[in-house]
Amino acid sequence: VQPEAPSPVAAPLRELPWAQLNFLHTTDVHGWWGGHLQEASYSADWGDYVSFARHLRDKADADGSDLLVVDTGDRVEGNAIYDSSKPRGKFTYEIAKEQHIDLISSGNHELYKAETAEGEYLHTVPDFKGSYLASNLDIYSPKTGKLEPLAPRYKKFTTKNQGIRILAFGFIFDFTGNANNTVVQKVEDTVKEEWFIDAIKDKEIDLIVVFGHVDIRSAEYALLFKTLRSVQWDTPIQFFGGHSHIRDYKIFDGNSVALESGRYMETLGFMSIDGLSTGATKNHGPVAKKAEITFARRYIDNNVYSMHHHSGKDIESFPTEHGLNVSKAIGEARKSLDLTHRYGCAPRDFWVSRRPYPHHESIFTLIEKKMLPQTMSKFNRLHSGGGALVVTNTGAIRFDIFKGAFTKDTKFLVSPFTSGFRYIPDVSYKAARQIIKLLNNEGPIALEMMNQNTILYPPEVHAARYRPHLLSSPETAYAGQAQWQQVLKGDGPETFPGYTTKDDAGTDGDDTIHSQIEFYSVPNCIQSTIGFETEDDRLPETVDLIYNEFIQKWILLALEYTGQKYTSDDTKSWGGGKSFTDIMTDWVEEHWGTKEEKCPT
Ligand SMILES: O=c1ccn([C@@H]2O[C@H](COP(=O)(O)O)[C@@H](O)[C@H]2O)c(=O)[nH]1
Repeated sequence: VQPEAPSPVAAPLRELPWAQLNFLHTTDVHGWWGGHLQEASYSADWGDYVSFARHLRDKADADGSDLLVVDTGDRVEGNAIYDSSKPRGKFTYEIAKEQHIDLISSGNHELYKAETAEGEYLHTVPDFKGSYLASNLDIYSPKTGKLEPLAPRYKKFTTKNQGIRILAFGFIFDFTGNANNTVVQKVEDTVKEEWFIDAIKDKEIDLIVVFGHVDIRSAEYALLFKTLRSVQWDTPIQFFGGHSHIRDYKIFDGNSVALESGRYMETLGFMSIDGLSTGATKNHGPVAKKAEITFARRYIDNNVYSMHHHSGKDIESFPTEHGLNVSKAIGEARKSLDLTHRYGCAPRDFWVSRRPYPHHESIFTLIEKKMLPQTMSKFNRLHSGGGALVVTNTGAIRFDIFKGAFTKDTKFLVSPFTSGFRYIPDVSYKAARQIIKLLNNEGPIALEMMNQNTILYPPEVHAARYRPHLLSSPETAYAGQAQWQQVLKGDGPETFPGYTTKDDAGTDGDDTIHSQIEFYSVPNCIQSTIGFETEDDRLPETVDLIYNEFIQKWILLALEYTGQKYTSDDTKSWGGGKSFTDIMTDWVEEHWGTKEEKCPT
């Protein structure tokens, strides 16, 4: 753990369902190598995870079972360790590679920018040679300029102790927002490729593992399941997914399941399978598949209280020398980036989705009503004389603000992306005011976003489209507390708020028994009005339409639906390329800045 991490709180725990083959799974780490330094439940760091995996591997070796470690992408963007270093990612590759990962793939965040994809090619792929798979992802090699698979398409391997013969594929969803140095092949086209058709004919296998940066309830995984089943009618198939930032488990059929393990190093997914056939090993001949295959899952809260318990270690015996060195390297990286530098003190918590929107404790209400108007009314040239509308997407805001110190760390956790603002001057107000509605309604733009597999709101909100139980309704706010989980009462430790996952296997997946936290939906975009009152009779004829450049194509499309044809040539950079990250930080210094040594509690 990092020295400033809060100590985990004792809580009632469920055991790991250890079996013949076991997996540890991370996804959507987004650079949170240092763990959560304001939340005790997720306060373990990548070094602790290195120690934990070592102990579980030793346990597997001792009892003759196997353990495989999987990561399904989006390791970058979302944390100051990645986003504030120059070059971005300076420390990330060195930290990530310290974990022994058996199966690893790319997410969409590895591909948004050309240089990030090159980082994969030059660092992560060679660092995880033999483990990195790219079944539907190519890159124009920075060395030769030629298009080539980012990594091998698939691999077949045999587990160390049991001799389980595994055929593995590593996918990414049908992502369309990648920079032009990579090519993501749609899954529906990949399954028609000769190499894929040949690979899945192999009968000398005991298990197929499909892992990737893909929502486990997506069309892509449904198609892969159907295609595999049409050739391998009863071979067990284990899917690992990601991208939607949630804990989830899907049962495809009696021999096939899928696990998704959350986000931001909050969750270590544990998966186990019993009853698999095996090839011969030095200890035994081939073993036949049992009549019934048993699958089990557990979502481990990423803290050392859970890790000590599940590894059978204590504070003294848990940290390995390797793990300690990794934690030290993370600490040194954090120090060199000066991440504890304080810009101000947040007077209370502001939530991405733990409060309805609008709400005085919603981060979006804070941005819409205060941060953007108070900053932009000062800077904006207000070209049209009548004011401006500013539109930004909610998905650009990645994390909550907690009461207390707002540091360099906080700045990048909340707003890691580099996009600046652009504007179109003199847009008819009648048209401009339609934009927010068009972007947020279930109309033609939502349909087009769906076709392009694009979202503008947080991935957790998107996940709820297929899992409505994830979100509470603002009308019944706080009424549904703990509706799924039996809260334990008795002599043991008390429960406290945290994940209470409901998945295809029920409500007993989380290792830590929590009371429920409510989450609410938020729209695609929010809008601030600058320089005039919408309730006023004297509304402007024209306004400057300012927007986050990341959503430019959707702004132009929405304008087209209002009958106003603009192209990117009509747009201009606003504020000399100042990003929302900068705007927010300046606002925090001005409004929450204090000379006090400590933030008030
Ligand atoms: O530069 C960017 C990149 C992404 N976004 C938004 O992030 C989410 C998607 O996040 P995942 O972690 O890939 O699920 C989505 O809302 C994007 O629109 C962004 O705003 N800016």
